[in-house]
Amino acid sequence: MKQLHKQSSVNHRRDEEMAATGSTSPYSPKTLKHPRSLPRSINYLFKEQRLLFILVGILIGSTFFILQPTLSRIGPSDPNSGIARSFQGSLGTTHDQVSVTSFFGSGQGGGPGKVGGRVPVALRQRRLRIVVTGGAGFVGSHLVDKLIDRGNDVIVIDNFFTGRKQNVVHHFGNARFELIRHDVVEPILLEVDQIYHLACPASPVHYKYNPTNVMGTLNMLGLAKRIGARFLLTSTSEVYGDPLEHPQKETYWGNVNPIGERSCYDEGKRTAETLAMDYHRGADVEVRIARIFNTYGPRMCLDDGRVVSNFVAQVGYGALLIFSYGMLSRFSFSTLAYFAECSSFLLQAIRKEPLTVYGDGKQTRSFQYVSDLVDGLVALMEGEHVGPFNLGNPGEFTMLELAEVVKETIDSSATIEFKPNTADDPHKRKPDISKAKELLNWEPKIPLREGLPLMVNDFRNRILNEDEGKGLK
Ligand SMILES: O=c1ccn([C@@H]2O[C@H](COP(=O)(O)OP(=O)(O)O[C@H]3OC[C@@H](O)[C@H](O)[C@H]3O)[C@@H](O)[C@H]2O)c(=O)[nH]1
Repeated sequence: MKQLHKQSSVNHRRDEEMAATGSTSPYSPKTLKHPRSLPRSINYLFKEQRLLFILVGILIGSTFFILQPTLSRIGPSDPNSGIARSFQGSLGTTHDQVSVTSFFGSGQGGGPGKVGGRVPVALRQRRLRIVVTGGAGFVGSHLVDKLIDRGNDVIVIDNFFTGRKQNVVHHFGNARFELIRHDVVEPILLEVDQIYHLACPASPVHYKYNPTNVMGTLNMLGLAKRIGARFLLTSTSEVYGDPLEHPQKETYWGNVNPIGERSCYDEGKRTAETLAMDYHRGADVEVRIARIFNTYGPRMCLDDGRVVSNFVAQVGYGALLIFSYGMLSRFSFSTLAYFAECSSFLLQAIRKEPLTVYGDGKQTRSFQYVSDLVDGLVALMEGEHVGPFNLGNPGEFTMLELAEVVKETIDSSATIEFKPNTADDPHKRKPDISKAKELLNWEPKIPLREGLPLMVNDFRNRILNEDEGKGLK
């Protein structure tokens, strides 16, 4: 007011001077009452109301950016415009257009991944803080890759019983990535928005020695309840046991031996599902349940013990290692000796061990590639359905048929050796995925014959380049 008051007294004094000298301005347009005061009032507006102008400017800018994709639909739009990053997955095979289509709709009228508009940082979806238990493992590390690439902050918790640092080392130094060596059977306090709970050995060879399911799940559900995070449980097709219904729907209750050799895992995962639903119904925890069927791909442990990794190791190394030793022959003898004594496993493979088929080999399984599973887990977490959902590839193979595919893919001269089967081994397993198709808009894309070679390449690289390949943990 003081400034305003001062301004009007200046005007008043000037008018008196003009009246005294008889001078009048040559031109005084009718509409302007105080012509000299106009610049001053604009000046006052810009000076005194700076904040108002800034806010108006931001509003206009944001409106333009939001409407621009719509406007660009009318005129010719550059198909490559917008913020679309092609994501060369860690598998080296999947291209996943990371874009803002879901946020602003496609600038191209249909076709995912094509966006017409730029999104100002302030208007992008808020960056989520996500914890992945078991995030250094086979599936967990591929999930971490996807979550990091989508712009989230990711914390990995892993006790490295089966997880490997090599699976996540490429994220070290990224400010949006953290790694905690911790066993989820002990509680942990974190502030996050989502919890992907994968921590649990999934191979029969391992999970018989490490029943993580119940305590780990309880601790992570307790954390989810405490901080209001959304919780996803990676359950398993083993909850169906040796199924009497085939293919298995999520409504099937299963046929499980509660005291058998596999029961620590089968009943452990069933208990984990029960706990998740109890926290959901009793404490309003947002839960999601995935029932994962047989999965294979890069970063499986070389000694995982499951059928796909066993077959690839038994056949693949033979071909791979002869090739590799051919390469190594350029090294000094001591290096070769080092390789040779590093792991009897490698030598064993060079002898091209036969494919070990358990039982009569007529039991069936379905095999999904790891990137398909990861897409399904993210779709489930980000969707509005609790589940459970079967996530698997409905293509069904006997073990003998799988052996033939492995031989075709790697080395047709490989032989087969039959061995006794493990107790309570399910005779058949195949997911009905109609629920995931309908409610998650998800289905697997990579067939077995396309995924296997990618796994073989990964095994070769790890044998030649990493400690694991030298029999070191
Ligand atoms: O070297 C082998 C290994 C396994 N097999 C057979 O192959 C079939 C599959 O066995 P795997 O160990 O690969 O996997 P399983 O079907 O037992 O389930 C396991 O892996 C998939 C996960 O979802 C499950 O949670 C886990 O239990 C079984 O019938 C097994 O007896 C072989 O014939 N040869």
